[in-house]
Amino acid sequence: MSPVKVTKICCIGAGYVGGPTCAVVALKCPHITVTIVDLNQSRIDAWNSPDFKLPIYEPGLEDVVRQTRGRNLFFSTDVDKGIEEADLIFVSVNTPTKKSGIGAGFAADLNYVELATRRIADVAKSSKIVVEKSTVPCRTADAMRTILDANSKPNCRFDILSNPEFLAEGTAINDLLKPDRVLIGSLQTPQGIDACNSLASIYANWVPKDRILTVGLWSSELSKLAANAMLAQRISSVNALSAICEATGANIDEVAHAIGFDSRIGPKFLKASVGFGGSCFQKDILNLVYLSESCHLPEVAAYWRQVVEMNDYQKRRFSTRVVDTLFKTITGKRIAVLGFAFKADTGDTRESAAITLIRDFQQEKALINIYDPQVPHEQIWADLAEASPDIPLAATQKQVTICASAIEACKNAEAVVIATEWKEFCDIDWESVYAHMKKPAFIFDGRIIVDADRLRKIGFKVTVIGRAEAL
Ligand SMILES: NC(=O)C1=CN([C@@H]2O[C@H](COP(=O)(O)OP(=O)(O)OC[C@H]3O[C@@H](n4cnc5c(N)ncnc54)[C@H](O)[C@@H]3O)[C@@H](O)[C@H]2O)C=CC1
Ligand SMILES: O=C(O)[C@H]1O[C@H](OP(=O)(O)OP(=O)(O)OC[C@H]2O[C@@H](n3ccc(=O)[nH]c3=O)[C@H](O)[C@@H]2O)[C@H](O)[C@@H](O)[C@@H]1O
Repeated sequence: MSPVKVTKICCIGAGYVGGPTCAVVALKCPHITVTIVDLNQSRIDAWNSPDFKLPIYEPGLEDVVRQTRGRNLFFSTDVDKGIEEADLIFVSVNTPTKKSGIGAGFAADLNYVELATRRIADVAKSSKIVVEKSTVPCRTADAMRTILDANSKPNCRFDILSNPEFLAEGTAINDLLKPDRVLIGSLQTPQGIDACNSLASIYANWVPKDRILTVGLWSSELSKLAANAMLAQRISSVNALSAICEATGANIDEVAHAIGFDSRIGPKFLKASVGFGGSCFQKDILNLVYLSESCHLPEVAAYWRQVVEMNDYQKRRFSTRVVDTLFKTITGKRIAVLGFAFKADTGDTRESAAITLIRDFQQEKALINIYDPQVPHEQIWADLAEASPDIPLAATQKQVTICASAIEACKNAEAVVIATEWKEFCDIDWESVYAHMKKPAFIFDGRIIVDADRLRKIGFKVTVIGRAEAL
C-alpha cells in the first residue's frame, strides 16, 4: 500500500465551508477536478450563476470562483455522480444543535452527516478516502466507519479522516490561502497513515509542510471543539471585564490593550462586544458541554456552559442599558439598529447578537429601523419571525422597517445602536445624522468603533461597551 494520488475530489455540502474551501483547493491544485455537490438546487444555481451572484458573501471568493469554475471546479446537485467519480470525499454538511430528542439544545444533530455517509456507502463502487470536514463530536468518525464498513461492496475500502476547518467568515479566503495550520486526524494504522498522507499532499500544494499537523482521529475531532471553545472563552472573558469597566470607570479597550501586550496572552480576539454570534461558537461549546456530561464530568460541563451564559448576559445587559439610558422606556421610540450580520464582512446572520437585541426592543414596543449592507431583506424577516414566533409577521412589519442606508435608518430616530462593526459605520456623516434625529440623540456603540469624544462634541449622548457613562 502507498498513499493514493488524488485526482478527483467531491465535496458534499456547498455552504460557507464546503464552497470556499474546495474553491481554494481547485485554485491551488489545477491537476485535481473538484466537484461540490448539494441537495439544495437554489444554492447550486447561485454557485453556477452566469453573473457570479454567489450564495454567500465572502471577500475574495468571487475572484477564486471566476478563476476556477468550469476549469476544474464544478457545482452540481448530482450527489451520486460526484461520489461515484471521486477518490476523496469531503463531508461538509451542517451539524446544527439538536432541537428535539436526546441531548436537545446541546448535542450536535448528526442526521446530515449520517445521511451523507449512507449515500457514500450506497453509491460508491470503488475505494474512497472520506474526510470529515464538518465540526462533529469526538468519535463521530467511528460511527461513519461502522456505517461505511457495514455497507461496502467487495474491493471497496473506506479510510476515514478528520480534517476540521478553522476559517472564519469574512476572512475565509485569506484563512484558506494562509492557514495557521491544517489539522488531519487519522487512525494510526498503515492504511490510516497512507490516507492521511494523501490528503496532506493536496494541502502541500500551497501550505508549508510544518503547518500541516497530523494527529490521531479523536484528538483532531476534539481539537476543533476545543479551539472554538477557547476562542469564545476569550470573548466572554473580555466581555465580563467590560461589565466591571462600566461599573468602575476603567476602559475595556485600554485593559485589553494592556493585557494583550503580554506575549502569553496576545492581542487578538480581545475586542469587547455586544456578544459573540455566528453559527458555530455557541453550537460547538454546547456540544462540548454535552460531551462532558456524557463523560460524567459535570464540573467540566458547567465550566464551558458559563462561556455561553456570559454571552447571553452580555446581550441582555446591553439591551437593558439602552432601555435604562432612554429614561427607562422605549415604547413608541424609534431605534436605528446598524448592522444585522453576526460580524462585519459577511451576510451571515446565524446567532447574530442583533437578532436578540431587536427581539428585546420589540418586546419593549419600540419602533425599529434596521440597516445592514449585506444581509438580504428576506433573511432579516425570517430571522425576526424565528426569534419571536408569538408575534405575527404583519405585526413585526408594522414595528420594524428595513432601510436602504445607515443615514435613512437614523432619520427621526431617538437612538442609534451599532450592532455590527461594518467599516462604513465608522465613516458615517454623523453631523448630518445628528441633524435629522430627535433630541436628545443617543448612540449606543456595541462594537467600540466610533470616536465617542467627537460624537459628544456634535451633541450626541454616547454609550460605549466597556466604558462608564461620560459625566
Ligand atoms: N460557517 C463557518 O464559518 C464554519 C463552519 N464549520 C462547520 O462546517 C460545517 C458546515 O457548515 P456551513 O458550511 O456553515 O453549513 P451550511 O449550512 O452553510 O452548508 C451545509 C450544506 O450542506 C448541504 N447538505 C446537507 N446534507 C446534505 C446531503 N446529505 N447531501 C448533500 N448536501 C447536503 C446543505 O444543503 C447545505 O447547503 C458545520 O459542521 C460547521 O460547524 C467549520 C468551520 C467554519
Ligand atoms: O468553526 C467556526 O465556525 C469558526 O468560528 C469562528 O469564526 P467565525 O464565527 O466565522 O467568526 P469570528 O471572527 O470568530 O467571530 C465570531 C463572533 O465573535 C465576535 N468577536 C470576535 C472577536 C473579538 O475579539 N470579539 C468579538 O466579539 C464576532 O463579532 C462574531 O460575532 C472561528 O474564529 C473560526 O476559527 C472557526 O472556524
